[in-house]
Amino acid sequence: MEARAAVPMFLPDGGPFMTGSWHPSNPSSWSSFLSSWVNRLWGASVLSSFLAGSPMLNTLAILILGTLIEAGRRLSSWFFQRFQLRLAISAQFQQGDPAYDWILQFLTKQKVWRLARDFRVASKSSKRQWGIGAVDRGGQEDEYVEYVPTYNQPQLFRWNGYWVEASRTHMYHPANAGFPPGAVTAGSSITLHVYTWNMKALSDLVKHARLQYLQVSKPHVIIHTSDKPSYGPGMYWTDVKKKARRPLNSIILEGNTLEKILADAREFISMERWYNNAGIPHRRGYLLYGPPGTGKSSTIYALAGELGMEIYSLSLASDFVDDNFLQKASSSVPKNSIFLIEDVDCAFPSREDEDEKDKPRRGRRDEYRSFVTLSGLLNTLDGVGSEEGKLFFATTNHLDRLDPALIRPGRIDMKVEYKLATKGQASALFARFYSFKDDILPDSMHSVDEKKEHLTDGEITRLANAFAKAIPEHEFSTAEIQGYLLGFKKDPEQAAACVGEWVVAEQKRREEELQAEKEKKEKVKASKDSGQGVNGINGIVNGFPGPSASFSGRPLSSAGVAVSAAG
Ligand SMILES: Nc1ncnc2c1ncn2[C@@H]1O[C@H](COP(=O)(O)OP(=O)(O)OP(=O)(O)O)[C@@H](O)[C@H]1O
Repeated sequence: MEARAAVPMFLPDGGPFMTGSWHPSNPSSWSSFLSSWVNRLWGASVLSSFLAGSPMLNTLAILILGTLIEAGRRLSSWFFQRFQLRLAISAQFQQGDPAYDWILQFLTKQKVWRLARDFRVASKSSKRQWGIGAVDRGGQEDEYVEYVPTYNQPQLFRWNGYWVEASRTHMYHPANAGFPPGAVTAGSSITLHVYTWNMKALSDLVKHARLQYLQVSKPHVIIHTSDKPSYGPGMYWTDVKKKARRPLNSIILEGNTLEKILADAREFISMERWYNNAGIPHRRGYLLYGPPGTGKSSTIYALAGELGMEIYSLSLASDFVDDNFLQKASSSVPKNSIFLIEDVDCAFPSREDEDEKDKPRRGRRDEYRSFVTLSGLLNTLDGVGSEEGKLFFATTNHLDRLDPALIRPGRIDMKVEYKLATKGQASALFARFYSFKDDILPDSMHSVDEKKEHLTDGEITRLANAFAKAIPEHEFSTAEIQGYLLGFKKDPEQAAACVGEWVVAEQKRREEELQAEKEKKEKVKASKDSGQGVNGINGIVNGFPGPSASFSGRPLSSAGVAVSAAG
């Protein structure tokens, strides 16, 4: 059936519409329509009769109609914008700012995604996403993927009695600006229009979003890192991960070290006004130093969870981090957060680098392990960005490599030494390791052979003491001991029985390693003296056997892998 156009009411009199012969697909209908309007508007009957029936008129008619439609569209959009400006409060949230995450998560909680038609599918990982899990036929959420709405289309929803419109836009930077490959040059922003005159509605919404965000992220510690050079506004922290919050009592340190750091941080946070009145920058620096695997990073993650702070962690060894980047990234760390620099000694040349000073170099990376200079680091620590209630943490395995200027009070206010495990730590680690109940272990570990009756607390203490007796004081890191225990997850008795053998095997492996290292150095020295290249020597050195990989049939390598995974 053919559709006939309705007769517009605004026609002054008869004309082609009224005749019943008019049809939109008929070009002569349009020319008659136009000429009748020209007639009525300007009384130009001569022009009208000249144009009538002319092919030019058809083109002109379409042109004028198109222009009218476009003008109408622009006019209505102009009116809509005025209406929005008058009747709505607008707010923009830029990626890189914490408020952006609050709003993104708020939109997810509001189920605004129900209206979205555009999703980014991401596999679930420790990376933070504010998406929804796909639901399978049984009504269960898929554990592996998450659908993150892109909000590219404006979405209208109701919140607290207000109409709110949310849209997300991408901010691109000029592609030809000569940015290095992989550089972050774009970010997103979310714009909210709250249809009200009441400004309080917006602040209530933001406050609500923030509280909701804190609630949702409570069981986690959020860690922001920087893994790419960034040229977008506020886009220094390009990667976000969430880690399960670690209970403080899972960190086993000597004495009450952890409690001391926590009490100090709490006091600092509560004394903002005092700092301001005294004219002292409200910042506090902590340096945790000691051998690898003794719990420095774990301490910081546990503290962050306890204090409800997010961590902004930067590695000075990254090749895009220079003084300028460090300064900007540091000043974009929000208040009430932890700014962490791990392995801070990377900023300075090591002794080996110093020894190599006079040799010709291929490039700047050979000269220093970082592009950050001591003065750049000191400026950052003293600068505006380091104020405002932030905690600064630095870790190092080499205290002796740090310049005294870096660790003077005011920059580093508390230094904490971490040592290799004592017998007390070994025993506490053992007891904690085996105090978990069966029900939190996966079914696969409940096999008939492995299944043991629960040991009583007294028995665990007895085994823990026997275990600790075999561990020499200050010789193994907590991580190494944990790695060993991971080989006996369900077998505390065996763990206690075999530990002596493990200690002997480890000591032997270390001796061999030391010997290999010594021989390598001697060969390098000999080759230097005889003027030979180092390459030939490398071949020989690489031929040395690696660390002995097992003892008593239990692979040490599996323990090693487990250590890194356990963090
Ligand atoms: N004191 C400790 N208490 C409990 N677990 C520990 C302790 N020390 C190390 N671990 C465990 O060992 C692993 C590595 O620890 P962590 O990364 O905190 O050590 P680190 O001192 O920061 O090492 P690095 O100097 O190499 O960064 C983690 O899985 C952690 O659980």
